[in-house]
Amino acid sequence: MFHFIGLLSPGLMASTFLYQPTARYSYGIDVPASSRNFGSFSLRFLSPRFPTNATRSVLHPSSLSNSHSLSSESESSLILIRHGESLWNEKNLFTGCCDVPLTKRGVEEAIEAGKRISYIPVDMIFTSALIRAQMTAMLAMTQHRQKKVPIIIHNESEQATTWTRVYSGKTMQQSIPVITAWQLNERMYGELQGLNKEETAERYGKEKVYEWRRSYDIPPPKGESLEMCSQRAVAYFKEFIEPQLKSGKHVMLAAHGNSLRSIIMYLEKLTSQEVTDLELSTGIPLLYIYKEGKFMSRGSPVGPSEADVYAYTQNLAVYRQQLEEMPH
Ligand SMILES: O=C(O)[C@@H](CO)OP(=O)(O)O
Repeated sequence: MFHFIGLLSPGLMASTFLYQPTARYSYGIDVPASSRNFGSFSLRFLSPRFPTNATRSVLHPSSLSNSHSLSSESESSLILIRHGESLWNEKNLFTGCCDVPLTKRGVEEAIEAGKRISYIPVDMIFTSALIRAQMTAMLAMTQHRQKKVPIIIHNESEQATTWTRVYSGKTMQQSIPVITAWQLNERMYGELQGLNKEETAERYGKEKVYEWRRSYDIPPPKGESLEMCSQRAVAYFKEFIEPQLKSGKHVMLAAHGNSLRSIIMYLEKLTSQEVTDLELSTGIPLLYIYKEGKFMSRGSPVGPSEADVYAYTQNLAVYRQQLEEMPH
């Protein structure tokens, strides 16, 4: 048995597993026991061997999302989605790290977002530890043409890992690992959490509240500034998400207004002044292509149809065509 560190593509593994009734299947993402504070994990496959191009050439439709079914030119896609409307967005309350679910409208936004990305490959999903981001990712994936099942990886303890192990290679092939991380959470809003935004502006003054909400380095009382949020979110992105993109995996990241603003600041090399003006709507997926160490923005929904939304690369167009040719 070999361990492949840093690889996560169950679709590629599965065909070699199918004839091994005793094999165990695991995404094997090792997280240190103190997972609340984990610094690193490795993506460990319990895989006898990594399939070759020849193995992959007979493509089952369900294996299409793995990046290796695309042309040899290496590029990977990164989809960023801010969660759909939450119950506290609706009530106009500062939410931060409070864990509230989506509204009905938020659910619809997530489904709509899913339609917009239904032809873009997804090999792995990262979300924050908060339910609104996780709901958004899961609901969006119900629309994906590839029809793989997103499965949350539980590595919070050895028992959690063991008890959530999958024993079928075929099932692994038809699933997408979902990795949750507190580092991708919304900025912690401190003593503003649960307060109404309008009432807070009336009480402390609009300018003060704007400063708390949109300045780069001024934290709200006992909360995180965007800079502080950025330190953990961007560090996580660099350490755990970027290596996946580098290795050719297509990633979807469902998170929050401010954790995503800080990641976009990094991707697009925005200044602290420029990020001040960056606003993200709920449920809007943004597409980036990672190629030769650079991130290129390929658009976000402005029109009603998915075709108006993104500037497809040649590889994405091929992938889309493959999905269209799949039997329904
Ligand atoms: O309340 C929050 O957690 C955030 C996002 O909804 O608010 P803001 O718009 O101030 O960043």
